[in-house]
Amino acid sequence: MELTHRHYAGLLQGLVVLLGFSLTGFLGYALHAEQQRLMTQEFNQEYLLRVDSFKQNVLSHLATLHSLAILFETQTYVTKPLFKRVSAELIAYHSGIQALEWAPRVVHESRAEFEQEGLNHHSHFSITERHSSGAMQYAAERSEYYPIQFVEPIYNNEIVLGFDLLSDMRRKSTIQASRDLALPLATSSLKLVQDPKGHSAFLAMRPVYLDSPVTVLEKREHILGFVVGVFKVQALIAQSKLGKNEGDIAFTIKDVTEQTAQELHRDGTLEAGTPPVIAWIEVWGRDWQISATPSAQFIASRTSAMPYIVLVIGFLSTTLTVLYVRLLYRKQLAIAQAVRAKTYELDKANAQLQVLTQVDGLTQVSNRRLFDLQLQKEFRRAARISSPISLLVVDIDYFKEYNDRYGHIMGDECLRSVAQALNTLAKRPCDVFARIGGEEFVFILPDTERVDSLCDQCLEVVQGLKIRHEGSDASKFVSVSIGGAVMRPSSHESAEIALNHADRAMYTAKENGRNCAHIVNLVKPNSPQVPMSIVD
Ligand SMILES: Nc1nc2c(ncn2[C@@H]2O[C@H](COP(=O)(O)OP(=O)(O)OP(=O)(O)O)[C@@H](O)[C@H]2O)c(=O)[nH]1
Repeated sequence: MELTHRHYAGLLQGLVVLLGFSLTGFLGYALHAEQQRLMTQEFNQEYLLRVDSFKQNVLSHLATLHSLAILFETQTYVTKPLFKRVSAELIAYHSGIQALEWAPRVVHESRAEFEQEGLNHHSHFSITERHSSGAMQYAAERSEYYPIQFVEPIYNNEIVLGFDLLSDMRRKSTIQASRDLALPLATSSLKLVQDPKGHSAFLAMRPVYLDSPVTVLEKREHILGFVVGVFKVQALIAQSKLGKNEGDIAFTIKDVTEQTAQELHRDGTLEAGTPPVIAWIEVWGRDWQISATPSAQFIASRTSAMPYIVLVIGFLSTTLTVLYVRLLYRKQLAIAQAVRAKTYELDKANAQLQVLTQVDGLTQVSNRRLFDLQLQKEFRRAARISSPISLLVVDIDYFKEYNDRYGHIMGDECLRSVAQALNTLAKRPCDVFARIGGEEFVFILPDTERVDSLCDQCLEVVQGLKIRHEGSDASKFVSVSIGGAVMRPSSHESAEIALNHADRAMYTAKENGRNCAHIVNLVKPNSPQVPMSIVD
């Protein structure tokens, strides 16, 4: 029982731990996941918004080249002031433009004339190229040139005047592709002639043709020149929302058009463990890839301690609940033990009380109460199984005289001795010997039909005590008279009948001179009653 209880308590604690920890873990994880999801969602939205702003900014800057190209397509002769005016106006609205340029096609035969014309506007004008040392020099002879004729603003850009775009490999390949395809194209990242710091920059070229050539040959024949835009990636970023970065997003912009990606810009360091969000934009024939991750600052500002608080509270409350269950269990155990101890004491007291209620205080043999109970019980049992039962009533002879002569205390002593002596004769567990009156005792003998021997033993043990009794006419020692009734009761007969018969038989024994027994055998009602007597 106790084991089951302990198992039950252990099981309950295990369940509380399992449920508490699982629930806490699940809740903490769910909160964390939800927080992550919201953060990623917010980051993606914010990031894509900034990328879109950047893209719009780049495209609107590039679109200025179309506006400028229209000038060359519609005017037969564009003067330097006209170019300056239109360009300045475009730049005023697009401050991310580093420079707008016009690079006409100049065949070698016209080089001298072109340079002469240029000298009208700028001293030392010539078609130039860059030496491997970085210094500008007079351009080597080739069949055609695309030198920068006009540039706006001129400030800080004088050096590019006369610079032949065909002299540089990257510019050359873009120019030729743009010319042959009649497509505006951007170059890969390159170092600007006018920017010794070498910030990432690119040129965008818009071809301008005479008429509308169709074939590549026609395009090569009819090309007038290129409207060129010079852009610094950094400036384009700064003008868009991508440039309003306050350190919350780390991003890189790479030109991935060719096999080897070229980094154009880097802002912060991408978080190593976080997969970056990637967006692509197409910039006049070039593919730019923008990768971003939320910065540690962004993550920190959107991460609350709530999941951890929930975890701590959950684990704590689970532990407290388990401790409480343990406490309850121990209390219950202590109560159960106390109850058991009390029950044991109570049972013991009850047993003692039971003995007290069934034992005669003076003689310590069974009392009248027990006799009555046992008589009813054994009588019913005998009737049920048709078994014989015998009753012997034993009465001390002349006990009044004994009391009178020897006093009450001696009388009590005599009663005790006689009772103890007779009690030894009730040998079987089912036999009952009880004191039912002052000096009157009784034997209940279940399953007994022959009592002669027991009667003899009774007379003998009492006589054997040799308690002197001068006042007795029956014997010089204390003696007893015995009345017995033997019967096989039927269910309608009451136990009192047997007791009456035994009582009457006892009086017969008294009449017969005392110190003898008289038995009434009721088993054979017609058989004569056989009196018995023993006289000392
Ligand atoms: N000492 C003592 N005497 C008791 C006790 N109970 C009853 N008696 C006495 O027992 C005596 C019984 O006397 P009786 O009924 O006249 O019977 P008897 O004197 O034995 O005469 P017979 O039975 O005819 O031989 C009375 O004097 C009671 O006072 C007891 O507990 N202690």
